[in-house]
Amino acid sequence: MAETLRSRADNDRVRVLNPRSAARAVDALRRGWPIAIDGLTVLAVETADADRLAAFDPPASGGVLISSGRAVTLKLANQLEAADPTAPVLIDRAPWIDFAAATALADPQFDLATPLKGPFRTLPVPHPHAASAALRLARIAGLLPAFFLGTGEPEVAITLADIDAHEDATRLTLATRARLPVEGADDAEIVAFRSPESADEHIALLIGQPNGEPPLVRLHSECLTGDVLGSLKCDCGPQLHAAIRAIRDSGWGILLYLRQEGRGIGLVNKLRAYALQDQGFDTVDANTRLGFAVDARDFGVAARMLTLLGQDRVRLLTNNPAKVAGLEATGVRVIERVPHHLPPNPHNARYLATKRDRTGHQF
Ligand SMILES: Nc1nc2c(ncn2[C@@H]2O[C@H](COP(=O)(O)OP(=O)(O)OP(=O)(O)O)[C@@H](O)[C@H]2O)c(=O)[nH]1
Ligand SMILES: [Zn+2]
Repeated sequence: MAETLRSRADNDRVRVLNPRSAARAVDALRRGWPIAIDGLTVLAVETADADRLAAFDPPASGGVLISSGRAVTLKLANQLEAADPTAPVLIDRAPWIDFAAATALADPQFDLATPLKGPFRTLPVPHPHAASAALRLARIAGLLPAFFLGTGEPEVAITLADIDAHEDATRLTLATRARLPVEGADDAEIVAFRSPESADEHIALLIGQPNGEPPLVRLHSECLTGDVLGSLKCDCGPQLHAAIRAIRDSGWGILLYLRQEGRGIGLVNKLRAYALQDQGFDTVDANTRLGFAVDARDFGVAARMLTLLGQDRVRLLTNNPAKVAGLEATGVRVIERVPHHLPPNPHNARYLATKRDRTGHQF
């Protein structure tokens, strides 16, 4: 008996400390199951339904957690408080806030179609660190950053440290490499990287032959719409192909294809941002109105890949000073920034102007 109890306790400890549990928590959130983060039990609004909510928070008094970027639109936080749009804001779950009302609260896409009723009342956030961690995990899971708080049995219990481990670039290793002739560089080699935490495999394309000079490097963040479908809304597709040619013409270099769709908010949330852009908001405001940072990417992963490839000094092909700073902060010297500007089209002209005017891109 004592033995059984001890092994159960051991199992629980393993479960809590196991870094894989951040991936299990992501899975649970996407399936609409409750999770606990540092003792705060939450259910994602996006994947809940009325029955799950009733089982999770029977007295309907647990509150709804959203991010301050969203709260500003709802006039529940001021611009100053939303300097960090991902900071947590807790809304009192008044009796009329049922599942449908909470969905409208969480998702700004429906603001025009279904104006919110209110009034809403904010409450002090009981565990701010756990609440921030929950919002961060929603971004990692590609879900809207909004949760019910409640008392239902959590499927997985994790800690902030588990989420840190999930995003820890030092856990990335080189998995395999092969020759890959591509349009514009028929002598290229592809190198794949993976971490134990995530199914997203980053890749590097090595172009040309090392010549003793620092490589010309491009950090390309995944953009399914631009890279694969030829979207004209952004400049990703043309930038991808022009980068391969520029690297080839420079003698040698590396293109990193980073699985950071939508500047790190995931495909579905990027498409939600596009829906807000259809309503007139620019790329910056669309992200913050959804409750995300303008740019949620961590370029530490790119630095780690370059380090694994033996490169600690690079020339960087970018218009974005944040990429230069991101690499420098994690130990890769950027000896030169090489502009990577392509002609606008009628569909992306405003997007490019917003990058120039609001996110510090240098054109
Ligand atoms: N959230 C969001 N992501 C977008 C939008 N448009 C493009 N993206 C994403 O932005 C990323 C592309 O950015 P990059 O090509 O790295 O460009 P950048 O940061 O502007 O920097 P440089 O091109 O290097 O100057 C991809 O992950 C796209 O999916 C948008 O309107 N909203
Ligand atoms: Zn794009």
